[in-house]
Amino acid sequence: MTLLDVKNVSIEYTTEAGVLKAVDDVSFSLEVGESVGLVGESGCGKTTLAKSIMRLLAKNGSVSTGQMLFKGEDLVTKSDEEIRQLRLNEIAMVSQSAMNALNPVYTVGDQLVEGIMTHTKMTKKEATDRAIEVFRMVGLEAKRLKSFPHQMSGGMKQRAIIAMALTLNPSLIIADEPTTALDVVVQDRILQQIIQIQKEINSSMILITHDISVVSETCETIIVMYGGKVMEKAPTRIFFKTPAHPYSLGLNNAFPSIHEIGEELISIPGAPPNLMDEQNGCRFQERCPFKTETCETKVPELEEVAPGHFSACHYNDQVESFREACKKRETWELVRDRMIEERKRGVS
Ligand SMILES: Nc1ncnc2c1ncn2[C@@H]1O[C@H](COP(=O)(O)OP(=O)(O)OP(=O)(O)O)[C@@H](O)[C@H]1O
Repeated sequence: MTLLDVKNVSIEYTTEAGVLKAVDDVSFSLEVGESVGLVGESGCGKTTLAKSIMRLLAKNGSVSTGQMLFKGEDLVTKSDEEIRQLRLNEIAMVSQSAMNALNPVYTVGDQLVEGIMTHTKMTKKEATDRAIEVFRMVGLEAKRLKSFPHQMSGGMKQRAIIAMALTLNPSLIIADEPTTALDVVVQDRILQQIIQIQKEINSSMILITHDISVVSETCETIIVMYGGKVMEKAPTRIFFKTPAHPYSLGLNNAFPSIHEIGEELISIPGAPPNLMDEQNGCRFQERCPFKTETCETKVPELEEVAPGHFSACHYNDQVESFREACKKRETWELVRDRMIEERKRGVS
């Protein structure tokens, strides 16, 4: 059963310098209980997309086209009050910035119990029992409920935030880089806990990260975004065996855990496009080793390259040779040389 159906959504920010199209015609759906990893470099629109689902975009941002059907109803046209209710009962967001939401003058337990009582008809005793239960779920001892935020480590605070987000068994968890500021061991443990809880309460999850190796261990589906567009979408297991889009092939080189130990990392030269500029053709063309004239003028559509596996490249039929070429450092060095050449030509 489909929980969330995002259809042709575009999101814009109005700035003094003009309109920035942060998300451009993005579609994907999420089944009940499914977890999707949204990946891509910084600035590709992941957070914007996630915040728009919760209607938490900055004041200058808005959904310009498209629908976001949650349980069949369009979030884009719902009233503020309806969205507030959904945020309380159905959709939970866990993000790094949420850590700052803990009030320093109350114990974490008081904040958690208060939150549960506000959103349910539970008595104080029932709410306290539930708080103890969710604390256990995230690996915190009950006595930690008596701590003030400053008495907890970063990892503990993050667990407390996750506990708060999960108390009401949300149908959808949006986790935006939930563990980035924590050390790697703690990150891994907390992520595993989020996944375990998500499975226990059969929530769906959107996990946002710039690190694709995190998705390999946690999500059933992966969506790769670049410059505000979806470049590739696939079942995670298939993606990591046979990635298709040249951008994904580049990302794969840049993340260590899916590589043989000892293999050197190769990064993609250059940076994502400035979304203030008018975008023509493929967004990835500037950094793509296989760019042709077609890529400069024609926007590639997402094409199904295998069952359930989509890639937005004009040359999906050449993916096998692309895969081989992308493993080689020279391939990317040539891109760097080409970019330098193009820049020189642009200046002269
Ligand atoms: N309030 C805003 N006003 C103008 N532009 C914005 C605003 N918020 C984000 N942007 C721009 O929108 C684009 C997408 O940003 P977004 O934060 O969604 O990307 P992201 O992939 O989540 O990156 P990160 O991982 O760094 O959060 C970027 O070009 C960013 O500079």
